[in-house]
Formats: sequence, structure tokens, C-alpha cells
Amino acid sequence: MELPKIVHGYMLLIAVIFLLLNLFVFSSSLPQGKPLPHMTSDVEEVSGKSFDYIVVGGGTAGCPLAATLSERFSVLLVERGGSSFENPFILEKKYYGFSLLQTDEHTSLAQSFISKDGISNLRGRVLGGSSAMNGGFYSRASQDFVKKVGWNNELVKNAYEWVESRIVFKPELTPWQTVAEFSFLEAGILPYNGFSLEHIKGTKLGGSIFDECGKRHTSADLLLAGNLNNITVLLNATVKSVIIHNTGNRTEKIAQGIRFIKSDGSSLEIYEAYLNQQENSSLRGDVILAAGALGSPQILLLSGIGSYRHLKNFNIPLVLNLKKVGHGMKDEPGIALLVDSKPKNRQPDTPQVVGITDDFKIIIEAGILPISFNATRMPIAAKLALPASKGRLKLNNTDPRQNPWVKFNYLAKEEDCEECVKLVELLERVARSESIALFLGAERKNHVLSGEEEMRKFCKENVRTFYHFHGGCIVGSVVDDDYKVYGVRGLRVVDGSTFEESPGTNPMATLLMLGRYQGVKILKEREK
Ligand SMILES: Cc1cc2nc3c(=O)[nH]c(=O)nc-3n(C[C@H](O)[C@H](O)[C@H](O)COP(=O)(O)OP(=O)(O)OC[C@H]3O[C@@H](n4cnc5c(N)ncnc54)[C@H](O)[C@@H]3O)c2cc1C
Repeated sequence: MELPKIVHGYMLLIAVIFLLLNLFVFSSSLPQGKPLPHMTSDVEEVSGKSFDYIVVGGGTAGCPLAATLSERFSVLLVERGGSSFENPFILEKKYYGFSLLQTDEHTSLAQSFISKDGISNLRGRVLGGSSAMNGGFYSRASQDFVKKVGWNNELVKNAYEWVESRIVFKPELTPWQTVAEFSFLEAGILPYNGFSLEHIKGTKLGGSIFDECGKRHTSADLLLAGNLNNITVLLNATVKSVIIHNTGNRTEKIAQGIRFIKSDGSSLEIYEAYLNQQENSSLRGDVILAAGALGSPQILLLSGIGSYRHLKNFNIPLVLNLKKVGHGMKDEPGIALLVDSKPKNRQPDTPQVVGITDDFKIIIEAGILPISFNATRMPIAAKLALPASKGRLKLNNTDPRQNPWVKFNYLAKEEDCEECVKLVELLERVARSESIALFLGAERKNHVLSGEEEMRKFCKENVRTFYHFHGGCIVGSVVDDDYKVYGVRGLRVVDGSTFEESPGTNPMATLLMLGRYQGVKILKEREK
């Protein structure tokens, strides 16, 4: 009876040593061995201070934006989560997916939410935002998208290259990704494009934010490209609202700063930080929301910017009756087929290869995902790009740490259901391919869905998120072409909430680019 106890104690000791070693390795090899910006979780240290720019949300778009602005201005970056620089569960590819399994209400790296459609979903809550926990697949937006949204081609190219030279890598295909690549080609997703960062039809190998050693580079690494003397990162603080005043002109509003609380809820105290005041108001900086597709519309609503009727329900004084805040929420519906017959303990694998159909409506990839700390499954998953169905975001309550109410209306439109049937047909072809049969042999699961009705039913019953949700502060309805909130000076939104449709193969590349792009545009504006 004593032996198992000893063995158990011994294994525990090994596990602790292993974790400490990992922590040591990571803390002594911070990005490129460079110094980090000043980071603090002490709200008192920042309270009452003024900065040229305040960026709310240290996520995918927020970090490159803050780094760029810091080249010439003082920047406060406020992130509700902690640091990502020393966490092996974020940085090591072999732990991919583990952080998605362990969620809690206020402190986990991933914050889970269930949309009113009844579908589970996740959002990042750490410096680096969702880039610190996502699949790391990197692919640019198409030229058509860039043209449609009216961005400057040259600036876009420069901004992508700025990001790519720092945190994007050409992946070495794992055995499972090689099999996925063959299975997509076998299923007719042609041509074969090899390695490409462009959004092109066919099968391709994309970029990755995991380097050749399997180390993740999040958007937070981009902070190191800024002027570190100009950046203050406030961690574990949640922004509650933007401080907005009337100007001399009664109808004109101006953002003056932010109100924030401690993320752990250990006190109810509300703190404030301000924008530096300049005599000439055209030389003033901005509060820039980069809190993601759920966070930014939520903060606008909590600040009194939104539909009067909705804000009245929460006794929030109206600042601006901007009815479209929270509208146009979209999530690209996903369907996954498990190709293995039962759970096994494999090393997690992130997608490195995608298949993009002729009309760019279906995008397919494969991974190995943990379902617990010692079991994985092998899904082939596809998303329906550019869905017609859309939904809405509203407040649930006035606590900024809680998720807002959101409904995406997955597959509500008939055209999305029709596309979903095509998507399932394609998934079935891939799942039944010789390549997968050869690789998995007896471990393979047999798929037998047939007939349109059965596939429609399957779609409705199995639809899930692909985590590419966006909308809520869309350009043209909440922010203008310069990403400035209509009707409030000194307030912008720069993140996934501004997209009407998800760019390219998937959104991370374009959000990283957008942070840099908007930062450069602001710096140019201030030169005038
Ligand atoms: C599991 C998963 C896998 C994915 N895989 C891929 C992939 O492989 N490739 C790809 O291109 N895309 C992928 N995506 C999508 C992509 O990561 C996101 O679309 C993108 O990162 C969103 O960027 P963002 O800047 O809009 O928001 P985020 O990166 O989420 O940043 C928002 C930040 O704001 C902070 N914040 C929110 N509210 C507040 C507040 N009130 N106060 C202070 N801070 C606040 C958050 O903590 C967060 O850090 C994936 C997403 C998930 C969740």
C-alpha cells in the first residue's frame, strides 16, 4: 500500500520541478532578450495621472497600436488580465488549448461566454488578448477587402510587413498537418499554393505566430518595438467607462479619460486616468478602445453611448444616442467532424494548412485539441465565411468584468443553411479521404451523413463557433473612416468590433496590422 503513495509523491515532485524549469526557461528568455515596458498592477500608481493616449485593451490590435503611438507620445495601455510574457501555457505550443479548458469568472486567461444562441465561446483576458490563446494561424486580408474598406494599400502593406518581421514565421509542417494538406487536395480544394500569406483559393500553408521552436509570439511582443520609456502598461485593471464632458458647444462631447476598477473585484473603488490637456485641441490625444468585439461596444454602452431606450433599463445617463452600438454582431458558423474514433494522449497541434473553396465561402482546417489534461481529439473543422446572419450585443448588467448579452443568430438565414450543407459535404469528403485513412488506420471514425435534410439537421444541431466573431462598433455606423466615434471628440475604436465582415482567411493578421496602421495614421495626422 505504501508504494503507490511514494510513487505519487515522486511524480508530483517531478511535475513541480518541470513547471519551475519551464518558468525559469521562459522568464530568462523574454522576447528577444529585450527589456519589457513598465508594467504594473498597482492601480494607485496610475490613478490621477495623465497621458497623451490611453489605449483600452492590450490585445491583438491594442498592443501594436500602443507601441506605434509610443514612438512620439506617452501611452497608457490598460489590460484587464495579467502578463503573458512568462506563462508556459501561453507560450509553448505543446500546451496549446490547455488555457481554453480552464476558465473561471474573473481571472482565467480565457473568459468563457455562452451566446444567447446557446453556443459556448471564448475571449482572451491577458496581455496579448486572443493572440495569446488562439491557433496562431496568420493570413492577410484580400486586396478586395482592403479596397472595400478604403484603406491605403501602401500603408497596409507596410503595416503587415512591420508585424510579420517581428512575430510571424513559416511553419514546418507536422505529420498531421501534412496529412490534412493531402486530404484537402484529395477532396478537390485546388490549386495547391504552397506557402502563402495571401487569402487565395485552394490549399495553402499559412504563416504562424509559433516559431520553429514551438514558442508563441503574441501581440504583446510588439510592445517591444515601441519606445519603452513612453509606455505604461496597467495590468489586472478593468475599464468601466470613458469620462466624457460637454464642450462649450452644447451638442459636442469630448473624451477626457477613463474610469477603471481592479479586475479581481477586491475593492469597489473607481479610479481615473486622464488625457493630457493641450491648449490647442487639435493637438490632443485620444482614448482608444481596443477591447475586442465584446469589450468595446460594452464600454461604449457603459459610458452612456448607445440607444437611449436600452441605457434607460440600466439607469445609465445618456451621453449620446448612438443607436447602432452593439449592432451587426457576427460569428462565422463552424462545424467540426472528429476523425479519430476515441480520445488519445497526442501532442496538441495547431492549424498550419487551410483549404479555401472557389467562392471563398468555406475555409477548412485540422488540429489536435486537448479535451482534458491527458486526452486529445482530432477534429477537421470548417467555417462558413461571410455569413448573412447577424445578431446583437446588449448589456446584461453594469459590471464591466461580466460578459455582455450577445446573440449571433447562427444559420438564421436560409442562404447560410444552404452553404452549411455544402460545407458538411466537403468535410465528409475530407474525413473519408485515403490520406486520413492511411494515417489513422483502425483509429479512424466512419462518417455516414447523407441527404440534404440530414445535413441541414446536422448543421443546426452541431453548429459551433470558429472564434472569429466581430461587429458592434462597425465603421460607418459607430465609427467613421478614421475609426473615431461619431459625435465624441478624442474617442476611437480600433479592434474586431469595427469589422462588418471578417477579413481574409481569418482575422488575427489584419487586426495586428490594423493596430499598426491606425497608429501610423494618427502619427501622420499629428505631424500636420
Ligand atoms: C480559441 C481561439 C482561436 C482562434 N484562432 C485563430 C487563428 O488561428 N487565427 C486567427 O487569425 N484568428 C484566430 N482567432 C481569432 C482572433 O484571435 C481574434 O479575432 C482576434 O485576436 C481579436 O482581436 P481584438 O484585438 O479584436 O481583441 P482581443 O485580442 O480579444 O483583445 C481585446 C483585449 O481587451 C481586453 N479587455 C476587454 N475588455 C476590457 C476592459 N473593460 N478593460 C480592460 N481591458 C479589456 C481583453 O482582456 C483583451 O486582452 C481565434 C480566437 C480564439 C478565441
